Amino acid sequence: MTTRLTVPTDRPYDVVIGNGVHEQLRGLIGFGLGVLRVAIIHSPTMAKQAEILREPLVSDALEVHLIEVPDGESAKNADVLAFCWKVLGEAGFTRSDVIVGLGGGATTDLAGFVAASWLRGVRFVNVPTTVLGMVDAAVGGKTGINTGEGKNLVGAFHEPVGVLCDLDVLRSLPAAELRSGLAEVAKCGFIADPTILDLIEAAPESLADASSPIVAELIAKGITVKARTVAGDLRETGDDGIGREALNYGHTFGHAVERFEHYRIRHGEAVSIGMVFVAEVAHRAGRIDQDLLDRHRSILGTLGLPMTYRPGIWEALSSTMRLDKKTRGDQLRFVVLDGLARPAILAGPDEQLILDAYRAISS
Ligand SMILES: NC(=O)c1ccc[n+]([C@@H]2O[C@H](COP(=O)([O-])OP(=O)(O)OC[C@H]3O[C@@H](n4cnc5c(N)ncnc54)[C@H](O)[C@@H]3O)[C@@H](O)[C@H]2O)c1
Ligand SMILES: O=C(O)C(=O)C[C@@H](O)[C@H](O)[C@H](O)COP(=O)(O)O
Ligand SMILES: [Zn+2]
Repeated sequence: MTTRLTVPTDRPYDVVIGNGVHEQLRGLIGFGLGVLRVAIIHSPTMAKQAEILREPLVSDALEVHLIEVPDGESAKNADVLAFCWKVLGEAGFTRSDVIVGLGGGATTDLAGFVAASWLRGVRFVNVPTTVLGMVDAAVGGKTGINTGEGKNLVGAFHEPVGVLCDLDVLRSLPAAELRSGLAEVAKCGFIADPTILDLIEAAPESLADASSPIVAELIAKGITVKARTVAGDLRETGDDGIGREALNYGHTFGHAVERFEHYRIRHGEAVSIGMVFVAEVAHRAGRIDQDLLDRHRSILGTLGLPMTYRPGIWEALSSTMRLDKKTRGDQLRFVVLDGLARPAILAGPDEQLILDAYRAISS
């Protein structure tokens, strides 16, 4: 079965989910728009898949460039970005040509930023190959790279013209990557759609198999939350309530953990720790009750995700968190819950309170 969800922005685009849907890439390339060249930016793990995508495009007389970039987070830096620009320049890539991002969230974040920055913006299609990429990174138009000072500090909002989530590719996904992706799905459950949490609790044993129907259902539910949330606040202005910042639940602390670990921890794992931290913050601030705090630990524990972090490094984490994009002036801002599916901003939290929350998750 193929599911098609539309991201209802000014320029609506579809997220297609199903088996074998990569065959729909031709339809998204935009032959009527004068495309001559396609660049497929992919991780080494996706080299074979890149060849599969390339074949029909070459048959359509398109010039296809395969740009292989380093695996995972090591692709999200200025050197790799400059390498991609060089390939595009040498290939004579114009504004009517198209970029395809093929891989996990790190690859699609980089590919999207290449597309956003080349000639000030060319069209791009995302073909995510991890659960995390499908439910989150490939949708919504946040693109970017890391710098030495922190995660995703340079980037642009630039939306894809389409997203193809081919569930077949998940067969090769390692178990730890599946769990990491499910952390972002659980996040969608806490901030917006509690039926996600009910599903996780009802069938924990099916969650170890990336090709199970329950995982496919969770992916579709996660994408639905993401699409709805970004459509209401595409540029994260927060003009109309919390908006898109809700999707940053668990990320302020999580990104600081990723940086401290030199990106040797998976994004979803760090976000899992970050969600428990911020649930502790919300509980201590009187915003959520003990049951909801406990539910964070039970859901994330069911998924096999980490929920504690190393003690004694609060200063380092705290100074990294100050560069979080939600910070205003010198005031930290956290996404917290005021109850299940009721995300809110906690601005300028009490220093002792957040330190206590850190101590509660440290071991
Ligand atoms: N732009 C956004 O809105 C957004 C949202 C969430 C996360 N992100 C970013 O996404 C990144 C995390 O994405 P991720 O979890 O996909 O990690 P990732 O891109 O690092 O991929 C994880 C690993 O899985 C491998 N892999 C990918 N697909 C595979 C497959 N089908 N079979 C076997 N191996 C496969 C990759 O080669 C890599 O080693 C982070 O950089 C995070 O900041 C961005
Ligand atoms: O799409 C969003 O908005 C998100 O915040 C989704 C997050 O899961 C994602 O990790 C995002 O890249 C974090 O955004 P950042 O602005 O804090 O870098
Ligand atoms: Zn995330």
